[in-house]
Amino acid sequence: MTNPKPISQPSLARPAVSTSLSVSPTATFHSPPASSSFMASLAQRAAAKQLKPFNTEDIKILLLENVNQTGRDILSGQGYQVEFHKASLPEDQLIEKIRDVHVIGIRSKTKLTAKVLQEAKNLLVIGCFCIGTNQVDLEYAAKQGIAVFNSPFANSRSVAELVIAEIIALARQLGDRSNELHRGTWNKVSAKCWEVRGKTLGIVGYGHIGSQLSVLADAMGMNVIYYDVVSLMAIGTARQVPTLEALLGEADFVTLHVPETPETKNMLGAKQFEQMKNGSYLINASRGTVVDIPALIKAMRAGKVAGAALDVYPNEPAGNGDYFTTDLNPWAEELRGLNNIILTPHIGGSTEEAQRAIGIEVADALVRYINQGVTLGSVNLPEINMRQLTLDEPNHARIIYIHRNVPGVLRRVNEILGDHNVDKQISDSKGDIAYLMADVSDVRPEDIKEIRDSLDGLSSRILTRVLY
Ligand SMILES: NC(=O)C1=CN([C@@H]2O[C@H](COP(=O)(O)OP(=O)(O)OC[C@H]3O[C@@H](n4cnc5c(N)ncnc54)[C@H](O)[C@@H]3O)[C@@H](O)[C@H]2O)C=CC1
Ligand SMILES: O=C(O)C(=O)COP(=O)(O)O
Repeated sequence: MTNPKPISQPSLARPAVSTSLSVSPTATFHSPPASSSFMASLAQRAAAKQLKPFNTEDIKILLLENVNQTGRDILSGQGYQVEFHKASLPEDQLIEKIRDVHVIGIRSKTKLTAKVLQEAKNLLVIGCFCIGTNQVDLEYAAKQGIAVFNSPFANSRSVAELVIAEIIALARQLGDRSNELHRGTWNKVSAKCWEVRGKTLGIVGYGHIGSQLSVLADAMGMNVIYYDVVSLMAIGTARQVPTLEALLGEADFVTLHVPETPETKNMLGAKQFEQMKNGSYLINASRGTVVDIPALIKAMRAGKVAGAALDVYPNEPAGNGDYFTTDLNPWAEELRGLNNIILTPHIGGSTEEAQRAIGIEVADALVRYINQGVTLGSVNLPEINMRQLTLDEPNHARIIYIHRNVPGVLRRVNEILGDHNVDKQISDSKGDIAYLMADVSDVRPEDIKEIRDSLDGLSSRILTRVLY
């Protein structure tokens, strides 16, 4: 068997601006066995599935916010060092921790702002184990060559089911009746309690969640209307309306399923509550910033809004057991004092099914990115996919070059790669950032070093990685 040749590459750390994630000191080229019996070939193929581009145990991962066991198992199974926390961390502790890691996994609570990310000198990739990515400064991350992945729909059915439960619970004032009886009071009433059959549900944002909700509400005999910034195919008997105002004037139940953006901030404020039907209901399981809560409190006190269900808040506590105080949200006490309001602690996507699926989906994306540089599904980098190299292909290297999208880069890169046998090369850009992946064969360790040093020397470089 050919002796594996060590490649001298000092560390995984990113220098001040960006880094070469490359092969660690003890990493080796993978060479095939000299004798190749059928059994050896099978073993080789099996091993090929686990081809590791570098010492995976050098990769440090920080997982916050109780990322599901499925995801933790996949990451630990790769040999990465995984540090797990149940809650999110205060900003100062987050900055301290993020300095050291190559990967961070979060959910909706942890804010990865430019201030935090500029301290993350070694960070290669962020996994959002949820749908929303509003908590991450995606543009800043891309400019630092940090890829971001999420799970675009795995918890959407769970949110839709929660909203269905809330529609009926609000229409029947279930929360209030249950609370009364918990306190010992029998209060059997039918006044202002309704069936949902024949009522109109107004869905704001007809994406993954909104459209599934549409199907479920349709099946319960509700009329479904929706408003979205883009024109979307109606499902079942649903109907798109042209403006938010038109939706608010017609819906008995209004439910919000838009992302957090500057346009959706306080999308439901005093003016919009005025436009709603008297005695209608509001449900918000999108983001806390979408509803102006003091305006909602006013509308509920005035009887304009007969009930509300809130799952999300502008400022959410860091972890379970933390108190939902007026320090966090000044109107917290007033909200708690209202009738027919369901308050849940951001549990829309919190089911066993959703969390298990998200754990697998995002952890798999992280492994693909760390080990192979594949950006399929990334929300902030161009999506590049190339087949995984195997042990049948010794002395190959995969070059990843993340760079500013400026004229002349490809020519310069190809001047560097031109002396070698480039088997395949793909490049794509997204805004100011471009991502190039090239598989090069018949390369010796000294070639790798030369290629990496030359790419690192280009002024367009954000990050160079050499895998395998
Ligand atoms: N409560 C919870 O636990 C959960 C909350 N969410 C939140 O729900 C949001 C929606 O999720 P998905 O349906 O999966 O997203 P999606 O991206 O599939 O759909 C969002 C829809 O909103 C529309 N939209 C965007 N801006 C709009 C605007 N200004 N006015 C009207 N429509 C607009 C888009 O065109 C799109 O059709 C997520 O961004 C996330 O913030 C998601 C999962 C769980
Ligand atoms: O998926 C999302 O965007 C959610 O809001 C769910 O967030 P969570 O994973 O429960 O922090």
